[in-house]
Amino acid sequence: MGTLVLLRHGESVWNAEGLFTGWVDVDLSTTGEEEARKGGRLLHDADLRPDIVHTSVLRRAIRTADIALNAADLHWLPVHRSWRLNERHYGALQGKDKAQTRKEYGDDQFMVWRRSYDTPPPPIADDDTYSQVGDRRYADLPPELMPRTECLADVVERMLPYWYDSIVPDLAAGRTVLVTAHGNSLRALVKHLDGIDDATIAGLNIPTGIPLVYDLDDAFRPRTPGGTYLDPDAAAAAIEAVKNQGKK
Ligand SMILES: O=C(O)[C@@H](CO)OP(=O)(O)O
Repeated sequence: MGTLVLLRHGESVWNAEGLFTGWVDVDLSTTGEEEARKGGRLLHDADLRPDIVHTSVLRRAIRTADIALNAADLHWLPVHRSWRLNERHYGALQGKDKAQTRKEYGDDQFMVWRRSYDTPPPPIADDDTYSQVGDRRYADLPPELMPRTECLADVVERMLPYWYDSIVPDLAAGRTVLVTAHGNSLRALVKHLDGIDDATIAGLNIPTGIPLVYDLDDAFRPRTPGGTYLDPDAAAAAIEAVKNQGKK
């Protein structure tokens, strides 16, 4: 029931530099801003008109929604923000260079930290420059919910309540819903929607800035498994680039 559009934020400054980002609040690069504009134009050209937007509390997703909506002439839409749509908290890897980490710890450990379903990276220390402890935007979060690291299973667990309580009601009301979020929070959502198993999800990557459209049935399951990218060729190339991060 309803149409769901997923949009990963455009390239961030740290994506461009090859750094693990997680909950660090970095901005879009100029390439990322252009990707967001292109994402908005794709929505417009496909005649897809979201009625409502859900995004994270991180600047790269918030700005992507803003730029894309502006390009689609939908800058006036209501937007809801939640930490539950944030990127996966990358623990002590936040701020670290992906290629260097891969060299230092080897391919296997690198891939376990990046893509295994249930092994989180080591936790970040509260006094680390890239810790979010003390960040005002999380002041209302019960302390036991504040992550110091997360694996994808943790993201599924903290994202799903938002899916059921905030996004599904919009879909049930017949709205077209745009979710502008992050590589791993969207992987968590796609895992749920498509019923992807814990091993297979390791091979799924989401490209930046290309809308992925899901038509949902009455049980809020995709009519077309995997959904449809509005620019499938660009998506395929960008998915390969995400996969190869850290290999420079
Ligand atoms: O660094 C991150 O936060 C994420 C997304 O950019 O990276 P990865 O694709 O390696 O999980």
